[in-house]
Amino acid sequence: MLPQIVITDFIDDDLQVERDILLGVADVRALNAHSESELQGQIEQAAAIMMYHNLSLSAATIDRLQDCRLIVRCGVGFDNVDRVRARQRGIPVANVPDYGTEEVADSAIAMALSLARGVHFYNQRLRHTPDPWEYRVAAPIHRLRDRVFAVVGLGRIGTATALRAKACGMTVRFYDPYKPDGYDKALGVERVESLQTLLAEAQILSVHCPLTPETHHMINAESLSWMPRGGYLVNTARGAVVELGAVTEALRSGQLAGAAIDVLPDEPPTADNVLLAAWRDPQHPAHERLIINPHSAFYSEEGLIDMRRKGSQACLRAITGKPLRNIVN
Ligand SMILES: NC(=O)C1=CN([C@@H]2O[C@H](COP(=O)(O)OP(=O)(O)OC[C@H]3O[C@@H](n4cnc5c(N)ncnc54)[C@H](O)[C@@H]3O)[C@@H](O)[C@H]2O)C=CC1
Ligand SMILES: O=C(O)C(=O)CO
Repeated sequence: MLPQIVITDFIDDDLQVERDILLGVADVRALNAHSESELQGQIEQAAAIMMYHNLSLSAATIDRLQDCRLIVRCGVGFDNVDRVRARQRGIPVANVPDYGTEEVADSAIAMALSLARGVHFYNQRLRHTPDPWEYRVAAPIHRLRDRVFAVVGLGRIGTATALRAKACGMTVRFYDPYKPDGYDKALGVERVESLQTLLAEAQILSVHCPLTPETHHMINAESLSWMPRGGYLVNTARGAVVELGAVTEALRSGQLAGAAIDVLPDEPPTADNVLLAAWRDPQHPAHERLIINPHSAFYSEEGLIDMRRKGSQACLRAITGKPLRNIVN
């Protein structure tokens, strides 16, 4: 019997990419589950698991695995896997860190430019206001050159976004306590030593750190108050890095002139999501100043194929006893 590779979520089309790599060596099963409870009875015999961002693998689910040699998070962020439990159970967890860096950076800069140039705002006004042919209706628009573009987390995506912001003539500063010295010099960006210093001059803030206990709600009412009034927030990292109530309030008060949010703390969001409520309500000041995307910053057809191919290759290495890569636990 061939070892089983179970794909828990996300892939709902043909399994061509996976089968091309695993044909003859593994029995590939796609569950396309929408909740963790649907995995019960389906994953126990898996020799390797491929998972995306739509589900979490909690300790209870990991405890069901009887002979699993690898869990691959097909994607960068591995905050939805209980890595500690996996380590206790002796199951390595790997991610796929390099399938969509450019896509996320392109999305972040597209969102930043859409906010800062009023593209989204004007489009909304034109659609909904009877006599909207007026360019000075948004928050004042400023020349991008020499604006301060602030990056939290200068990793792969933060770096790619910083380079794009520099190409627009912006001054890029970053806060990343784990980045070794010297990197900033090579990139031509300025390091600052605290989040508060970064935000004190940030006209556009772009978040690119992972979700960890340290970064959970790092962008909150207090940290938003450190920014100059009328700034913009872009979050393509993880929803829970940002406190949504604080963003909604900052948009209402004008502390933020706009926000673009690709990721929410609960995905898909529940009906009572405070930011979605503001975004839907034409009377709310945030209505025209808010861009919300459905966790799509990573998406391109090419990136998806890379992600699936690299995830499948990681499983192949696990079941054929080759050295594993990109282990995160
Ligand atoms: N919206 C989307 O579709 C996607 C979102 N992501 C998110 O983007 C995040 C970043 O991805 P990469 O750049 O590839 O990861 P990376 O690991 O290359 O970079 C993350 C950077 O954040 C820094 N960091 C860690 N803790 C920090 C803290 N407390 N304060 C400031 N910086 C901190 C790290 O030192 C590192 O340089 C992922 O963790 C993931 O959550 C990634 C891919 C797609
Ligand atoms: O790669 C990631 O971390 C994503 O958010 C997309 O799955």
